[in-house]
Amino acid sequence: MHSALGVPVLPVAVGLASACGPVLLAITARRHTGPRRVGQWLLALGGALAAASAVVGMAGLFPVDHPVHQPSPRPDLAALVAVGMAVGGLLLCAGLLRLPGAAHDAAAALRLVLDGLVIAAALWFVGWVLLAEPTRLLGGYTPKGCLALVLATATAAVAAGLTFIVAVRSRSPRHGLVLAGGGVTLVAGCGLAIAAGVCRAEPGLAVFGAALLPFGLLVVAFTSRAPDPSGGPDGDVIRRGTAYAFLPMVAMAVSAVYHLVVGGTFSIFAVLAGIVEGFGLVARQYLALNDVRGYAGRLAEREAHFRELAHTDPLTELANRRGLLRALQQRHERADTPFVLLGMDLDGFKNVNDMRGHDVGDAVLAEVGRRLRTNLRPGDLAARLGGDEFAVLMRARPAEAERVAERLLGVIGSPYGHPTGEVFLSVSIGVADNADAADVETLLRNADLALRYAKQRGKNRVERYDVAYDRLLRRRTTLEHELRGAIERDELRLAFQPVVAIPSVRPVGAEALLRWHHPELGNVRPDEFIPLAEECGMIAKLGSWVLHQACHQLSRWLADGHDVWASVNVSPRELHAPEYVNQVAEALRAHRVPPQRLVLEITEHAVATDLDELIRRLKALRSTGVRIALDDFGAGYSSLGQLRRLPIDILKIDHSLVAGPDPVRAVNRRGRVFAPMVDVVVRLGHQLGLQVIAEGVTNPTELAAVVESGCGLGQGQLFGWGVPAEHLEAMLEAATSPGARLIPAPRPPADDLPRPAAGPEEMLRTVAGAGAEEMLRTGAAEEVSRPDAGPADLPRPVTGREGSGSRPAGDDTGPTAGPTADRTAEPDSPSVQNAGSVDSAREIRQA
Ligand SMILES: Nc1nc2c(ncn2[C@@H]2O[C@H](COP(=O)(O)OP(=O)(O)OP(=O)(O)O)[C@@H](O)[C@H]2O)c(=O)[nH]1
Repeated sequence: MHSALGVPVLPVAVGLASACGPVLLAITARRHTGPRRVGQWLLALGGALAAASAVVGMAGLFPVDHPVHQPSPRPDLAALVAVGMAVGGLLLCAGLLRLPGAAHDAAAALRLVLDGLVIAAALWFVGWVLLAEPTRLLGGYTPKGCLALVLATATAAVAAGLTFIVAVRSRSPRHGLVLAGGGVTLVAGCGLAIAAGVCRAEPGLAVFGAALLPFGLLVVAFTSRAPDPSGGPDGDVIRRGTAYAFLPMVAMAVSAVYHLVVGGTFSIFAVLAGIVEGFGLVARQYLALNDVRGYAGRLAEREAHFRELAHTDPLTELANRRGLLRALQQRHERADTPFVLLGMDLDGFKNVNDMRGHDVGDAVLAEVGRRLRTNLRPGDLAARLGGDEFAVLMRARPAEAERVAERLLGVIGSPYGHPTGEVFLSVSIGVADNADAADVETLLRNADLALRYAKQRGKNRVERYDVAYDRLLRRRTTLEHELRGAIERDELRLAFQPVVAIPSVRPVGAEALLRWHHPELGNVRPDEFIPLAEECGMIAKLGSWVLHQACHQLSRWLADGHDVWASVNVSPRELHAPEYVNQVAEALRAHRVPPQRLVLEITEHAVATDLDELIRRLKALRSTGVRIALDDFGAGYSSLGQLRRLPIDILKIDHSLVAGPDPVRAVNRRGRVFAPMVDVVVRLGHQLGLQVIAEGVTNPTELAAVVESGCGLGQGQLFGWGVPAEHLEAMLEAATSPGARLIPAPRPPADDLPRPAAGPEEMLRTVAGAGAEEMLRTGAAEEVSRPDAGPADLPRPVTGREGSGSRPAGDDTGPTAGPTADRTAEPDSPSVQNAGSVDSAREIRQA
């Protein structure tokens, strides 16, 4: 096959045609970067080497000096071609593996190579059994004694095995990759044909191979140019199918047995194929095991991560309840060191949510978590149990833990900065010691009990668990249960404590105070059941009942011609309920009570919340015509600035200002007893145009001081305790009866505040009848509450048949008879005089 010029046409044609593929691959390689560029270059080089080997083979088969002759077998040349083809084939295989979508890293490529080798060895072995003695499937074409063929067939088997494994293992879409693999296999097959043609001196076979080679190279060049966009081997060892791995072994085993059965023997190459298969499988197994180990390790890490998440509160990143329980359990099992659990609950956190929104609430909770984390020693554990509940588990003795808890009060209690304004909060803490608890549940319960006790005792404090709390808790649970049906069972009553004009001491108003008499529990102290009602959400129901009863009674007094007003206490919760204004209007309408006859008393506690909101609520209430009194003024919550802004009508001076030791000792320039604080507050109230009531007047000395201050209204033990409505009515009647003689107080000098000139005796002489004057003369003002002094004798407010609420706080062993029964015990402290009102702040303080 030569031209007239002696140029070997066939080799040149083969060379030129085969060069197209590598050239295209080289051009593509130059356009790319990274692994793809390397892959393209490897393909180009492999293709070029294959093409060159083919040219060498064809040139050897058709030499220039023997243009037309029967070529002789050339094993040496065939070996050269086979080696060139083998190297070219390996480069092509390497290029295939570097194409995007084949193997993302060296480890994945190694696994593909091993899998490919296992399949290749099986293919080669099965092929060898079929072609070699004794089967000789190709009959006369069976190659004999040509080493080159062994190498060429091995190259083709490796290319085919690798293509198969890439096709099986890579993810769809994988057409480009599979076609490129097919091209590589075709090139290796062509190399086999050329080497066989050269080795056996069969030009037809060699020409066939040489003619197909350019197509194979072009297939590689074109299909590798646009690789599949999102291919890549499936790295998940669990999801990946592995059934195909059995096929090569089965094929080898079957063909080996068959070979033996038909009387064949195994050449060294067959044994080598078996060794490659064996080592390939073992290596693959080893890597698979490593993969599984890595996978299991990652699973374990993930599991640990999720387990940790399950024990963590996402908002604060502290432990959650589950995390705390786990830590408690661990500490409890070790039981070598003493430990303490602090139960914590933010005070009034609901207000933060309600007034400032949940986002601010969340920010505050997260900050509480941060403060706890940064204020504990290493090894101590802070947890958020849910809502505004936290806990701290610390290795410490109880006394030490109490000190830490006291410190945490300050840490949590300092203001929380927020762009919308600072948030102020406090926290209550219960301390429980593991020595008092047999198990973790008991420890948790003890901490909770101590915490609840801290809440009951006024919040913002630390309480240590005491066994007595169990009893308290049981009682509390009973009370809560019984209180729910108290209205329906008709166990509640109102007592009315008179408010008197000073100095006439004529009853002009009455504060409605709630009393509960339970058939089995007896008289339940208001400071016990009212905070409970607040906590269990019953305060609105009780408040509504009180409002209606008070209006009902007031309407009866007014219908009987008495000039009197009544006041009811309003809890902060009721005040902030949007429907409360309508409830008040409805009660006034239902009982036909003129609005100005009803006074709603709010405590300074309500002022501690959002002032603007409070002002809006109070204005709405006042628009119904009722009057508003600020109770307990001077007890410590409201500032003078707030007082100026509040839309109120009456100021009630807290009993602590009236009844303290200082007021009774002070004497003014005129030699009269006076109370400096009361003096100041009365002046302030009058300047603001308010009526002022002095609360907690217990004796004539205090009355004298109140009179000296110019205060126009008084309330307290001296004028009467809470009594049933009919007793108060008797007082009202006595005060207006013809026998009553009121001594008017002289008007104060124009340049001074209103000040009566009369002393206490003169004041008390305002009550009717000589009996009263006699009592005053003997200085027995306290006698007014003596049980044997009946309301018919005196228009004095207090009689011996006062209602149940007139008993002093702390005494729950009273008579259990009905509302008119004598249950009075003389109180010994002015601080208890108002116990029984729906006035949670005061009740809590008293508790
Ligand atoms: N912002 C926010 N609020 C929450 C979350 N979980 C619960 N809360 C609110 O936290 C408040 C907890 O209120 P309580 O503890 O019952 O009441 P409190 O006002 O703190 O009253 P005391 O505990 O008696 O002082 C409720 O209003 C819940 O709706 C939370 O994840 N984020």
